[in-house]
Amino acid sequence: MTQDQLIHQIKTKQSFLCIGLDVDLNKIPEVLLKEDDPIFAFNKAIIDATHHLCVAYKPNTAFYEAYGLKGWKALEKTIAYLNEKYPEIFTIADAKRGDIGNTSAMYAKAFFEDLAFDSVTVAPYMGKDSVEPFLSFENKYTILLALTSNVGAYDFQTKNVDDKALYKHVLETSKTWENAERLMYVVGATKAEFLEDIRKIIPDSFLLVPGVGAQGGSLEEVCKYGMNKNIGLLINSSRGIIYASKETDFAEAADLKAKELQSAMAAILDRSES
Ligand SMILES: O=c1ccn([C@@H]2O[C@H](COP(=O)(O)O)[C@@H](O)[C@H]2O)c(=O)[nH]1
Repeated sequence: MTQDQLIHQIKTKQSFLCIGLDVDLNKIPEVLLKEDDPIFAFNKAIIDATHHLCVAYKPNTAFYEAYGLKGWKALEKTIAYLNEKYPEIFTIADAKRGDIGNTSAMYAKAFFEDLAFDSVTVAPYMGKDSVEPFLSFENKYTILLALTSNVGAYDFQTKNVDDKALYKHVLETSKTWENAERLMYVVGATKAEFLEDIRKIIPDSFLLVPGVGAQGGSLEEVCKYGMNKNIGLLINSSRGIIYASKETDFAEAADLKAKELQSAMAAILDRSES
């Protein structure tokens, strides 16, 4: 997918919502546990109920890896279903990979070629040669962890190295890499006060912003400081949407929660245009 296609979708749907598919078998309706593949059955119902309100889905691979082969098969079926039925939707494998070059090349192949995701999250800690293999794929995006939503982000990411916060080094250095136009960045919604500074360094890049809803981040604050001329934001909510109900009405409840966020986004877009 190209960024222009993503931007077109955002404008058409008046939404920059990304729904996180973090499936925990202890949290899904009991009736689904009788299905051959409960994880896929849950995802399919959530996707069919919410696809008109969001522009991206983000399965976090941890929730699939935790169930071994069955989990990975459910992930394969989920991405295949999205690519076949809703090809306009941007897909993110939240896998937080990154290793020495030849290993990263295999991760890139797994997520971009085998599974055919549009993007994958990558940790920047091992530097340029660990990220480059991901960047070599045309029309695929590498979403680099810049400033994460968790409290542990203050352990390293905001600490100064040569008088500059480490996360700023990540932004400044990565934007000089070959194919940097294929980079997007993770910035937690809980770190909205950093967004003004972040936008000074990467004014045009898309940001994947997790942390609204369950983690307490504010949609309004993120948009105030993080939005750019192309909107430039993908705001993720996982638990707040997919676990809105544990009863048989779970998909309708997810649709309602997604609608709340999409309506708030449409109002923000409307305000920003006038
Ligand atoms: O900084 C980060 C990076 C990734 N995540 C992931 O996003 C979702 C958030 O889920 P919620 O249920 O909406 O809190 C989850 O997959 C995280 O692993 C993040 O939260 N923060």
